[in-house]
Amino acid sequence: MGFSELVVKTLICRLRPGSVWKSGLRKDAPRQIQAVDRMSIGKEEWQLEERRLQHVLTEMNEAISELSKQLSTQGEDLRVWRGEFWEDVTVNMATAEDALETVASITQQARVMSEQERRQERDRRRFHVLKRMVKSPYFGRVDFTEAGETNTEEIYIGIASYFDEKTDAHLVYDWRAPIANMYYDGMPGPVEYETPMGTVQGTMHLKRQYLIKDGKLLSAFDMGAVIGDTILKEVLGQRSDTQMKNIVATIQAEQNRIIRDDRSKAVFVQGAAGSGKTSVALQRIAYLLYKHRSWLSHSQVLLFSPNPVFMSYVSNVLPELGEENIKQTTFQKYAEHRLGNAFHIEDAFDQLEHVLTHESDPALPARMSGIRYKSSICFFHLLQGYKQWLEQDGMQFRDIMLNGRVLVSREQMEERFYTHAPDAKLASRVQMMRAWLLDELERLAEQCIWDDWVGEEVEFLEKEDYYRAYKSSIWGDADPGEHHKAESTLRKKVVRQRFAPLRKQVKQLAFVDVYGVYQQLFVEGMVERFAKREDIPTDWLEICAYTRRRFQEGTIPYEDITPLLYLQELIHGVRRYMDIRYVLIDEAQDYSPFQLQVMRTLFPMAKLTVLGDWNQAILPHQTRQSGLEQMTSLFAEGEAQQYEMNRSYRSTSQIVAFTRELLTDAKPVTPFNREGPLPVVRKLAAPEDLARKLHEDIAAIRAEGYESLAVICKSHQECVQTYARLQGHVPITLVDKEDQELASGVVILPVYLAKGIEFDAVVIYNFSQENYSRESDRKRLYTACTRAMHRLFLYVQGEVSPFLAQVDPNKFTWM
Ligand SMILES: Nc1ncnc2c1ncn2[C@@H]1O[C@H](COP(=O)(O)OP(=O)(O)OP(=O)(O)O)[C@@H](O)[C@H]1O
Repeated sequence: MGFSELVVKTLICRLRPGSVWKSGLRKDAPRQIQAVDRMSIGKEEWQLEERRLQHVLTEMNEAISELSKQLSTQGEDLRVWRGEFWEDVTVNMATAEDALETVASITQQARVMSEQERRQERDRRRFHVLKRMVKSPYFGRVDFTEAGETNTEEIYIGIASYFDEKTDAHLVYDWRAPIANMYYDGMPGPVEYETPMGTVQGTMHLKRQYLIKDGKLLSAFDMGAVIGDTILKEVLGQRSDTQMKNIVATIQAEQNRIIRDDRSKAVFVQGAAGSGKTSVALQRIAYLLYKHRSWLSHSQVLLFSPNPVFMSYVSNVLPELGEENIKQTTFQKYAEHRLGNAFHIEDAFDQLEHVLTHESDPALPARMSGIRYKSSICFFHLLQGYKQWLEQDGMQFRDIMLNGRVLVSREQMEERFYTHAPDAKLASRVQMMRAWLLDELERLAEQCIWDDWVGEEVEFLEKEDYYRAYKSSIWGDADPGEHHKAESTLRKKVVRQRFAPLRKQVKQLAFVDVYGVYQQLFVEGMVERFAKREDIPTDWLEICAYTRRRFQEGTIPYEDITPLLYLQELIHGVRRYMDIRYVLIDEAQDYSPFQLQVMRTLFPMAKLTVLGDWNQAILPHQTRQSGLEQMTSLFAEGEAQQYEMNRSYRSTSQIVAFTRELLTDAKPVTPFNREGPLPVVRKLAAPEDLARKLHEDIAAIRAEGYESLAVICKSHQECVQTYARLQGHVPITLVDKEDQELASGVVILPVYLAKGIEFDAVVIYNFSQENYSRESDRKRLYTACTRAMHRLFLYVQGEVSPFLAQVDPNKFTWM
């Protein structure tokens, strides 16, 4: 029996019974990485690789046990240090000099301790990375001879580097090291890579991929002229997870270029559904944290995500790569934080839900037109013009009141605002007004000390206050003036207490009525002063009426959040987060050009990475002009680099072939070569069929080894109704926008919450003419269908959606 046969035999023994094999590859997608005979290297090479692997594992295991010992002694040392902290510092506050010395001694002691803690943290992280690495120390290798040299170096690449100090050898290189770039970007032959010292040229003799699991070498492939994708196929065939995984072992060249592009001020990526945009974003963060590790900390990188479920879905990738998680936020969170809670703030989901469920509302067209206008760059410029006008006229203030009496009236403020320093900029004038008001409050507080109401409130003070105020007159020389002084002290206390909230409000600039100033824009005849007539929507008066009504009802519509926030920044002075150096925006098609412009203002020191698929633009602010074009036009020539990714890694070829025909003018999407069954269109004869069919499909996917199935509806309202029908018949979880993480198993959710996530199987609920026939439904349907990795089912009650007529009948089956 030859070596290869032996391996096949040994490995096949470990496969599940009933597995079907065809020329070494399974026809259907394997659910988990299996031990398979895919060893394209010769017997001797295989043995050498196994021996080397054993050597690396031995070294790593030794390092792990060494680190483990170190960590436990460090922990013990730190406990002792903390316990003895005060013994090691001499506290002496006798004189100012002694106090200074004491402070210096405490600072020194604290510094030593925090250095210890940092070292322990570093070792702890290294320990966890090594624990992960022993399962799979590396995934790739290149053999490289530098030009002018004779020796060929074997460069093994893994999730982190491993340096053997005994032999002074780099046993594994970090995938982010400059030399590792060859692995992702080059092929055997002449190659080069960039380093901080310049370009290194040479020849690559070999490029090899490994599959190592639990410390065992399962397969090894050499790659020739064509990039081997067997291991990628293996990885993509696995079942989905509620947590996204890193892709460093199989990053593709087109993804690698984006991950490592650190020259451009802004990187824009238009990527087809499943092309790896989120993966690229996360691996890029890991790359940047490594490349700039001397100055960049995880707290200086910010990722804008679509919703909390998505945040939890991606939260494992960086820790898996040995990096600390970065800050994730949503635009909504930021807006709520800045706008306070005086109004109810609508979110993007409620806006979409409103649009989907009010289709026959006569007010909807005006709202839609308002949404588009308020999200546009025209409206951004309009607000800048408005700001200039406000420097001359139109600012609105709020009276400062005490006990129902006006202390400083809005008219007084307005008068002062427009007469004092009339040439100063708007925000500076607001700051001057703030200082003036604080002085005014000080003066008014002095004035009212002997007012009757103060005397009345003195009676409600605490006993201790009386005791403190009268202490000197009781125990002192009982000078009659002392009583007057004591009463004055008590009155001052009352006045201080009553004025404190007013001072706080002034400090927070609450005296400016930003909401009033914003609403003033929606008064007839106002915007014409700042906007070109042709830019103003023809139904502007209806938009004004709608906006004023919503504000009167106490709600800020989602489309007004960004302009309101921006106006507030213009009035208060733009808040700038100078510390943030990289901002990444995933699902960028959900953002308007206006929002992007605001983000640029907020993070002036940050390089931007904007990743989106404008074919999945399902929020109502989209206009006919491509959102990507509008966004890139905000940058000067040469500032922004654009990339496209048109290969889909998520879904089987059959699902990609089906979904791409749902779109009309999209760029062709190339599926990754992974086969599966055709999408199924199921006719439901009666509503009761739903639970039965779902049962059958769940059972079918489980029999194939898959687990997650999402029933995707158009709206939350539809989800709630369908969920009620399924409850008690099918074990299913309803996903809500407030959910913090994705439930496993079978879930039901609206399409806007399924964005960015994937499932083994997807059921499109109610693929009927009634539900999916308008142009605006097309992208919703596309987004929903492209969540499927292995199986796609479309259930229809009644007439099927006309979008199906566009699809080649060979690309799906009826059942
Ligand atoms: N190079 C790769 N190697 C292995 N898996 C990959 C690779 N690129 C992408 N994938 C996988 O493909 C799937 C889709 O990736 P991802 O979610 O990043 O795509 P996306 O472009 O953000 O998708 P969408 O826009 O549809 O949400 C994920 O399971 C991801 O792990």
